[in-house]
Amino acid sequence: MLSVKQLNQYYGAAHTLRGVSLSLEKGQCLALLGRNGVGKTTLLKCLMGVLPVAGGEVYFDDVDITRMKPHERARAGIAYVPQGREIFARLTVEENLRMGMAVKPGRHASAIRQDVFALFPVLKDMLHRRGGDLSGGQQQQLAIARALLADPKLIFFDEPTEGIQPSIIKDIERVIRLLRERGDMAILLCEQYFDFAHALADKFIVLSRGEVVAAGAHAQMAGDDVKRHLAV
Ligand SMILES: Nc1ncnc2c1ncn2[C@@H]1O[C@H](COP(=O)(O)OP(=O)(O)OP(=O)(O)O)[C@@H](O)[C@H]1O
Repeated sequence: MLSVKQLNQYYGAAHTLRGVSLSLEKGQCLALLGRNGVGKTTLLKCLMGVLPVAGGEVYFDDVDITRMKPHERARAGIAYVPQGREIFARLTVEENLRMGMAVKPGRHASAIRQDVFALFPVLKDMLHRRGGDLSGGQQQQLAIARALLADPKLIFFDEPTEGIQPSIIKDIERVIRLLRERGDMAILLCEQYFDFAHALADKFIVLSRGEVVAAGAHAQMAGDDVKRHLAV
């Protein structure tokens, strides 16, 4: 479903991504691991088309999307839950959710699907609150719900546990597991919290200074060569 070949990216003279390759199939969850500043967010932004790449190729469902614009990728079925959530603070929860639906033409006028409220009941209770008045955990849930309303085939999560209280981390883990078990979506989960990623991932890659330094299946994930790249 997603195939990334030899991706390179620079911020000015800084070579931020160095020949990154990965692949991800429908129904799989790939954990993207690595310390602060190794290039995880940069990689997700390149895959979403928010940042241009200097070299390499990105294929989504066998289509070369390397130069496609972000909104075209969203329409093709790629959704992004950014680090820091980036919800609209002055819009209500309902308006934020409708932003997710706007990806598909004509969809904004229809009702918000109930399955989203089944995943995150708290959002139904808070429909008319402003996004900025929600707690960090609730905002994270809102950001995930907004992404799901675009009916993605591939979803990127950028550190969804960052700054979130443990009880809500459990809720988010439950939702990501459910999405994985549904089998109709591919998930790229960028995380520094190893246990969370380990609980969900079918396979992993580890980035260090913009390079893939380890990769493997779930069974190899708890090995020392992975932890070595994550320990502070
Ligand atoms: N807009 C930018 N301009 C220049 N350098 C940047 C920019 N954004 C990030 N960088 C640098 O690129 C490198 C990779 O950053 P990136 O945010 O992708 O890392 P990360 O692995 O996602 O880290 P974090 O966990 O802190 O989000 C870092 O050295 C960072 O300082």
